[in-house]
Amino acid sequence: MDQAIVEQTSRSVSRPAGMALSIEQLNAWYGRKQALFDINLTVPPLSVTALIGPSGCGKSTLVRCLNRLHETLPGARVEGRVIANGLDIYGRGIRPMNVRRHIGMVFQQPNPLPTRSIFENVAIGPRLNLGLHGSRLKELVERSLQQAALWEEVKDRLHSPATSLSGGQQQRLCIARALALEPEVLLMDEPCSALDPISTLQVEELITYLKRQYTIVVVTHNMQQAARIADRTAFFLHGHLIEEGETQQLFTHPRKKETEDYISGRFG
Ligand SMILES: Nc1ncnc2c1ncn2[C@@H]1O[C@H](COP(=O)(O)OP(=O)(O)OP(=O)(O)O)[C@@H](O)[C@H]1O
Repeated sequence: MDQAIVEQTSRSVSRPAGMALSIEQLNAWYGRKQALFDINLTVPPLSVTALIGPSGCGKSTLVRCLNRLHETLPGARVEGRVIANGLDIYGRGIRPMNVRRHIGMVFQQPNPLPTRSIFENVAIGPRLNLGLHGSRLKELVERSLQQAALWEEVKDRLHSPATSLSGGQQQRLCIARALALEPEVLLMDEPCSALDPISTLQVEELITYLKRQYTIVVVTHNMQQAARIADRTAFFLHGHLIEEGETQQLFTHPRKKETEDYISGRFG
């Protein structure tokens, strides 16, 4: 499996085909508490899929199941399958570290390494995981910062501490850090919730740009944001997937009453 995923990464040669995710009968627990129930969802390649729903409905849990982060919490457990390009990331012999390299994550709070420079924050992953050094590493850092729309703002101060950046810049730095591992899929858990409106707009534009090369799953509380950036949207309630579909369709003609109640602001 690892080999098959590795072969997918040679995107620098040609435009990537993109990685689809197929979530099949996924259940997740925190100890005895079940947080997700029989989730079945397909995430198409090179697209943005938004996960929406009221607080506690399981959005973050699901996104953390998609790169095997959920199981890192004590007592947390997953059953079911997540198929990435035909291979189950929970299959026998699959190394979670390798899954996380190919399915990257950006968190709600920008979390750059505070004692490291801007350059080091992006370089450290590929240096340790891909064994890159010297000019190849520098090229990858520059490319990742460019992809994250941050290069122009930081190219003259790459060796300043990451903490000298604004919150919005720090979040784009975290996106650059994730991209530097050359993932196929980018998971984003409320990536704009700690940002001001201008930084939010920049990150939203960035997401729209990045979907040309990456499959993106974004958790958001903000329905307007889902409507602006997502091709498809999935609505969750109490750990169940209630409805998913093309974003505009879901917002204008929801099939389920629960979805309609949520998007019309009747609860949540
Ligand atoms: N570490 C944990 N230990 C125990 N239960 C947890 C833990 N994290 C989340 N839960 C519970 O699992 C359920 C789903 O939580 P989750 O964080 O996935 O929801 P969410 O939709 O992302 O919520 P929010 O929008 O508030 O971030 C909730 O009932 C929550 O209380």
